[in-house]
Amino acid sequence: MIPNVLTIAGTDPSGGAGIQADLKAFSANGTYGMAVTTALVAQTTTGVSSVREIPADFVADQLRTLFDDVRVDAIKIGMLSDAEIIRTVAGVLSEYSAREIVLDPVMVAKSGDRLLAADAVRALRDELVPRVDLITPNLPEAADLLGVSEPTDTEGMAAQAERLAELGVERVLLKGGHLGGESSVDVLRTTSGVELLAHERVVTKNDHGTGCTLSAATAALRARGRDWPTAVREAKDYLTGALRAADLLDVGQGHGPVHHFYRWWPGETTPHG
Ligand SMILES: Nc1ncnc2c1ncn2[C@@H]1O[C@H](COP(=O)(O)OP(=O)(O)O)[C@@H](O)[C@H]1O
Ligand SMILES: Cc1ncc(COP(=O)(O)O)c(N)n1
Repeated sequence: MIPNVLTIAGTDPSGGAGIQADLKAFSANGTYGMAVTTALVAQTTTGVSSVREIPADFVADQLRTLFDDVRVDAIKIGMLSDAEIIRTVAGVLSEYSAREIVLDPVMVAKSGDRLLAADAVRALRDELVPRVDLITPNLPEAADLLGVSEPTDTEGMAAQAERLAELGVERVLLKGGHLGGESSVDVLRTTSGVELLAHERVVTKNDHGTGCTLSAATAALRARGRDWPTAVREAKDYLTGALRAADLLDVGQGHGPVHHFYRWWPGETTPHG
């Protein structure tokens, strides 16, 4: 049976980030995608022009309606916009004992526009982080969650990943895309230790939605039965492929999206048999 995977996130009409990217990553990784919207974002490859939040009680209504009908095998959480939506999502997830959750603590878009109210970081840290299985902050988000400055090398990243785990979450993928350099190095902290995931840095201007893609692909692969570290490693491979294929696209004038294409994993039959 094909697993059902849910994203709880904001939108991107240009299809490169947020819910639209997550649904593509879910399909491309062999799962059935579903989405609960937290905010409508007027954005494209060049940036965000405005945001309309969905009222928190309606976010709750979307979630309860879905959970009452559909089995959800894994969840990816992205943009939550404000503290009230964070508390509401955390509350409904507890109500339904939801499990297998990846939290991408989205705070600021690549364009520099805020996607999470500055006063909501504490709610995210205290009420949602301890409720999930994996968090995937980038360097500025990790620094914000810890109230410290950004690390400048992989040793500093490993130390911050440990400190993030102390917030009450077993697994941390600290993404190093912002560090620059020839390879793109992420740090994965699990209960079995710290591992560096180094990949070639793909030279392309089409890097909109890389974080969304990585967390969504991880949730999909977890729903397909991978253990957490394998789900993360394979999702990172998937993202690198999607970045390599990004120059096939001609979408917008700014940071274009990555290209999602169906991924067949060696040694597996396709989900279609
Ligand atoms: N040009 C690139 N080539 C390869 N991997 C990249 C590139 N840019 C970003 N990544 C990877 O994409 C993921 C998300 O990147 P990052 O920029 O750190 O986070 P975010 O998109 O949340 O700001 C990370 O795994 C990072 O290593
Ligand atoms: C709705 C929404 N969610 C997340 C992002 C972050 O995108 P990126 O991965 O490019 O930083 C975004 N731009 N819009």
